[in-house]
Amino acid sequence: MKVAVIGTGYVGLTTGVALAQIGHDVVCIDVDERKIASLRQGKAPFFEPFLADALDANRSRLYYTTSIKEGLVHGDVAFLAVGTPQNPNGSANLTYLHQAFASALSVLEKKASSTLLVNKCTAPVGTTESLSQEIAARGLSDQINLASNPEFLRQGCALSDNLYPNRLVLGGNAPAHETLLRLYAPIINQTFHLPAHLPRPQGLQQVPAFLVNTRTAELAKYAANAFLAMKISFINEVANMADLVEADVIQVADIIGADVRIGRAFLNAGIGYGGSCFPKDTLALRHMADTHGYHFKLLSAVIEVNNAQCIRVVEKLRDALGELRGKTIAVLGLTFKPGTDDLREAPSIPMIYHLLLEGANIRAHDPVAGDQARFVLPHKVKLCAEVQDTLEGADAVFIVTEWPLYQKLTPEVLKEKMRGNVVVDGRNCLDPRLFAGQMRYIGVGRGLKPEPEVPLSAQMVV
Ligand SMILES: NC(=O)C1=CN([C@@H]2O[C@H](COP(=O)(O)OP(=O)(O)OC[C@H]3O[C@@H](n4cnc5c(N)ncnc54)[C@H](O)[C@@H]3O)[C@@H](O)[C@H]2O)C=CC1
Ligand SMILES: O=C(O)[C@H]1O[C@H](OP(=O)(O)OP(=O)(O)OC[C@H]2O[C@@H](n3ccc(=O)[nH]c3=O)[C@H](O)[C@@H]2O)[C@H](O)[C@@H](O)[C@@H]1O
Repeated sequence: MKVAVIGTGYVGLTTGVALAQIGHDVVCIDVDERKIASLRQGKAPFFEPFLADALDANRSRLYYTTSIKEGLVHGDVAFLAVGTPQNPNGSANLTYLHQAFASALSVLEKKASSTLLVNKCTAPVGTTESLSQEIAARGLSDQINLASNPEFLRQGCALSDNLYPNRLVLGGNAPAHETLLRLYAPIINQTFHLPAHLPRPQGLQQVPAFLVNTRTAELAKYAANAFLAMKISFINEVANMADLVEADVIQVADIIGADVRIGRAFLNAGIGYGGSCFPKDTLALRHMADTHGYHFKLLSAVIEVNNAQCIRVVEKLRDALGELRGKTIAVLGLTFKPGTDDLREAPSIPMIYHLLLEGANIRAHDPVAGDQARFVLPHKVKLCAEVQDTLEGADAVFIVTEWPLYQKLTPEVLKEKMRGNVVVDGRNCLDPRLFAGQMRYIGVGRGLKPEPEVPLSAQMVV
């Protein structure tokens, strides 16, 4: 089929590439001329594993343009995949979506054949319906049908999540369902040519597709993110308890996660969730509930716990150092999680500002986002190109993002450059036993005294 995707961000571009991979012809449209220029040169405009290879492998089925007119002429199906950031009151900001929709309409109303317009953006319940009403009011219902097809991919494994999703959610009327089922058939039945580097997860034969109305599709997206955020805040509260009662949160997570009704995923305690979605989507869902007169208590607690978690870990650092004024802190990891260059809502940023306010000197490192970090961090933060350089003269090291290279750090490596001996592991990614008797290791919920014979994760005896 011929497909157009409006927006070449993390979602739009990886969706476009995945659709090309399964055999469709895809035009990617963006108002950002630099992104389109970069794509035309075969370069990915942001870091996402395997994206560069996939762009190259599918170049005969991928086209790029800044002209929505040129792009939409091409499509039987056109996706809207633009940002829906946060308004100051927590609600979703639909400005980009409305702009993209208005531009799309002005082109599609003149097009001879009909188009299925599909909203992939995370948007409040009722958004697709209200856009449909606009189409109807302009007498365009025969030409343009509108669907909601929320996206569940994770940054850092976006292509894999696109090709091997846990489920597809197809929101709309019967003709929309029929078109989307045809479009996604190779993914649903897993019949496409497997890309090199991205093996299919074992056992995956069919992907379930839920055919629902647009309101259910929209709510399901927010509910999924809120539930995952709830798991993180829950385990962070358990971690805070573990600190007080001298238990180990990783072992607790292993034990409760072994129950299939709970599951081990998203039970990694740390400094809290960040990124372009969980923070904004939890706030948007709470705002949506408020506007319907419903107080979503559990969600409010999830948000509150997350906001406090980072500060809690900083307090541990302060307790260990006495006071922060004049102390040098080596911050390792700036992105909101490993595997991405995205700094949006990364916990590292408020954390660094907090440390600066308390008078600390900051040296920071990130293996991918170092250059971009210059635009979001104050100049007095020393951005270092190498980990070793970051550690120079530091009183404490603070791991904020669990990039694999930090997980290899040993007391020997740290002590070679550091002045002090405090290690704050904000992601529980180091083995505390390695530091016993050598450095002061502070994890999140790792109250258990580190003893060599204590296994790192709870062990099953069968
Ligand atoms: N980033 C993620 O991991 C996920 C994001 N989502 C949702 O998907 C949507 C898109 O998110 P991202 O891809 O992260 O956004 P992004 O900010 O990375 O990309 C959006 C792109 O749309 C372009 N754009 C804006 N207005 C446009 C217009 N009128 N015409 C053409 N292009 C336009 C921008 O230049 C930008 O390149 C959001 O609603 C987000 O909540 C859903 C699942 C995962
Ligand atoms: O709507 C979205 O944008 C996406 O949001 C998340 O994906 P993403 O933001 O890419 O990243 P996650 O891997 O979910 O991590 C989010 C944050 O939670 C933190 N996290 C995750 C897991 C965990 O156990 N503990 C924890 O603190 C991560 O460090 C990170 O800061 C969801 O996982 C996707 O399904 C969803 O599509």
